[in-house]
Amino acid sequence: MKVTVFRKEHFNAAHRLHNANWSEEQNKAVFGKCNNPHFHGHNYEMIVKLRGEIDPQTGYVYDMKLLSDLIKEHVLNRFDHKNLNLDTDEFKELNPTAENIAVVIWNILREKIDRKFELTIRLYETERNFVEYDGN
Ligand SMILES: Nc1nc2c(c(=O)[nH]1)N=C([C@H](O)[C@H](O)COP(=O)(O)OP(=O)(O)OP(=O)(O)O)CN2
Ligand SMILES: [Zn+2]
Repeated sequence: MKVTVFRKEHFNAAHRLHNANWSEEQNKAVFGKCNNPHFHGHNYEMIVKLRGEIDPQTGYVYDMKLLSDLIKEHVLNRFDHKNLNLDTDEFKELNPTAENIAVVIWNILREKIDRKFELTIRLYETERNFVEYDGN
């Protein structure tokens, strides 16, 4: 019997959507206001979803405190209150779209969480725009 647990976290970050291989005109045409050279910010909401068996000893699928600590140490400390383009190694070359941020976060957490748990990251960039990545 598998049960899914969710941990919701948030971080604030600035970014600029830009493709260095394109002209300024093409960047403006594709990314519009998100290509603002002076960057802009989002209050990202992130839901980390883990699916697995309930441990009969603890009654937990996964200790939420442990999950929260992992997210804080490896994701929030890295991205919260950062300019994703300028302050992080992950997005120096990679466009910090919601899709790419979700994949980066999934890869970071996948290394820290036992493979017996299925991992999904849902990332809200705005209240209305959100993406999900489960490694497939
Ligand atoms: N597929 C994607 N499309 C867009 C992304 C993205 O990451 N993936 N990102 C953006 C921009 O970052 C932009 O800042 C999003 O903001 P905005 O368009 O203002 O979003 P809202 O939900 O607030 O917009 P409303 O239309 O006013 O609801 C753009 N596209
Ligand atoms: Zn944006």
